[in-house]
Amino acid sequence: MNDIGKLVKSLSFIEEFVETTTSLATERNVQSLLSKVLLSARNFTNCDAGRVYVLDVTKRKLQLRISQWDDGEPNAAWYQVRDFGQVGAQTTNDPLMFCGMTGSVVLIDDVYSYNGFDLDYVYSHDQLYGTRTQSLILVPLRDHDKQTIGVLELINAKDAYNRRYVSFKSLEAIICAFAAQAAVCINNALLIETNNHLIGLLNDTNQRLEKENKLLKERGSRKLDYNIIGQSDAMQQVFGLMEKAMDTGVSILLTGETGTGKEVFARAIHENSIRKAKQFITQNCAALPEQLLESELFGYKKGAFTGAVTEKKGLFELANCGTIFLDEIGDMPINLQSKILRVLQEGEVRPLGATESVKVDVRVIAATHCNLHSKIQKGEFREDLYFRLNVFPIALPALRERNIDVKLLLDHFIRKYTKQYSKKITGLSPAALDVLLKYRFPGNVRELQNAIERAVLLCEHDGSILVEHLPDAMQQVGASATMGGRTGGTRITPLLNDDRFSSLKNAVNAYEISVIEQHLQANNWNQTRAAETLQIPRRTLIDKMSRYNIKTPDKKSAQRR
Ligand SMILES: Nc1ncnc2c1ncn2[C@@H]1O[C@H](COP(=O)(O)OP(=O)(O)OP(=O)(O)O)[C@@H](O)[C@H]1O
Repeated sequence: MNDIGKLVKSLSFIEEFVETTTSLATERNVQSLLSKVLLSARNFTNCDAGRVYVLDVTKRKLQLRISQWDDGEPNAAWYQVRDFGQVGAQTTNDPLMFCGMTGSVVLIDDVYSYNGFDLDYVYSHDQLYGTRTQSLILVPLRDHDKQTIGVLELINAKDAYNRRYVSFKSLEAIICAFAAQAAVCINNALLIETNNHLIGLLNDTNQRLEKENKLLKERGSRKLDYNIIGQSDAMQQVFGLMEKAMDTGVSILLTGETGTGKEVFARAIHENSIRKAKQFITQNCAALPEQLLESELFGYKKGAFTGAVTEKKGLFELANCGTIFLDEIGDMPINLQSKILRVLQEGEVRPLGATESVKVDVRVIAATHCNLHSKIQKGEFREDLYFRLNVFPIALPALRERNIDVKLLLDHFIRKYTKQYSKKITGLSPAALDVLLKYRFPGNVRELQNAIERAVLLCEHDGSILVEHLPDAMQQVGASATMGGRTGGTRITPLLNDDRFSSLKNAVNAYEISVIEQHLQANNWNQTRAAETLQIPRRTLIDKMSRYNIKTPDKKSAQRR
C-alpha cells in the first residue's frame, strides 16, 4: 500500500471511529450499550471474542456484564465475581483484578505458554465451551475522574486480510483510545440506570407509604370495635398483637384455655380488617366426623359419593376474600391436615370428586386449647401445618391471670343481661362480689358469663345478686373461704340445713356433682374438655355422670355459627 493509500485508510478509520463513538453516546440502555461497545471494539481490532466487566455500585465487585464469541454469547456461569476488597492490587495474581485496581493494561500474546498471571478463568472457559484463547488484552474503563468503572477484554486479534493471529501490541493505542471514549458513555448510561433504579425505588416506597397512610387514616377514622372487654396489661398486649396482624392477611393461631375468647378475637380481627365486607365463616373441627368435615370444608361435585345429589361449595370457597375460623384445629383429623396445608401453601382447594382445583384467597385463623407440640410428638398433628398456621401466634390469657378484668366483665354482663331480660337490679351484693373475685374460673369468661346470666334470671326484681344466685361451684368457694378463714359461720348454716348435706357422704356427693356440673357447663357440655379441666379420664367422667344422673342438656354442640 502506498502513502496515499495509507492516508485514505487512516482517514476512513478515523471517520468510522468518530462515527462509532458518537453513536455510542446516544445509547441509554446499559446492556445494549455494552453490547455495541464490545462489537465495535471487536470490529476495529478483528477480534474473535471479547468481554466487558463492570464494577457494581459499591465499586468493589467486578461483574461480567457481556461476553461475545464469534459464534454467540456464552452464558456467564463460569465467571466468578471479583471482589476488590479481598486482596491488594499489587499482590493479586488475577489479571482482571490487577487491571481494574491499578488501571494498567494487561497484554498476553500467547496464553498457553504464558506463566505470569493466573489465567485459570481463561483455561476453564476454553474447556467448558470448547473455545481457544490465543491472546488477550485487558484495558481499564475509566470515567472522567480516572476512576475505574470496569474492564474491557478483547481476545484473539487477527489480521483483517489473512485472518492470522496478530499481536495486540500494535492495537494497544487504538484500543485504549476507544476504551476511554466508551467508558464515558458507559459511565453516563450507568448513572442513568442507577438513577432510574432509584426513581423506581422511590416510587415503590412512595406508593407503599401512600397505602400505609391511607390505611392509617382509615384506621384512625374507623372506630375499632372489638366488643371485647379487658384492660389488663395481658389483654392490652393481645390487642396490640391483633392490630399488627389485622390487615396483613397472615395466618393466625389463637391459643388459650376454653372460654378465653378465641372466637371473639377471631371475629374481631375479621371485622376490623380490610376483609370485613366478605364472609367470616367458622367451623369447629372437633364437631364433625372426618368425611363430613372434609365435604363441609372443601365442598363436593354432584355424584362425588352416594348422596351427593347436587354440587356443594365448601366453606373455603364461601369464605373467599374473607376469613375462615378453624376452631379446635388440634382435633382436625390427620388426613385432612394435608389438605388444609395445601390451601395455605397453594391457595387452592379441590372439592371432592373434582378434577381441577379452585383458587381461593382466604385468611385462616385457627384456634386450639390443646398443646399442639405434644400432639406433634404423638404424631397426631403435622409439624409443617403447625408452622404454617403459627405464622402469627396470639396466646389469650386465662381469666385468673387478669383479675382486674373480672370486675369489668361482671359489669359488662350484668348490664347485658339485665337489658336482655328487662330486669332491674341493684348489682352484686358484697358477698357475691367477694366470691366471684376469689373464684378461679376454670371455664374463663364463658363460665363468668353463664354465671351472671343465670344469676340475673334468679335474682329478685330491684334486688341484688346474692351468693345463692351463683352456681354451686362458686358458692363452695365462698363457703370454704368462710369456713377456713373467717369466724361467725353465717354462711355454713344454709348448708347444714340443706338435706343434701345431712351426712358427710351426701355432702361429698353433692359437692362432686356440683363440681362436675360446673366443669361441664364451663366447657359447653363437651365431655372430653370437661374431663381435661377436671383432670380425670373421660371414662371416669362418663361413669360419674351416669351414677349421679347428670344429663347433657339438649343442644350443646358447638357447630358453625
Ligand atoms: N374479653 C371478652 N369480652 C367479652 N366477652 C368475652 C370475652 N372473652 C370471651 N367472651 C365471651 O365468652 C364466651 C366464650 O368466648 P369464645 O367462644 O370466644 O371462647 P373460646 O376461647 O373460643 O372457647 P372454646 O375454646 O371453648 O371454643 C363468648 O360468649 C364470648 O362472648
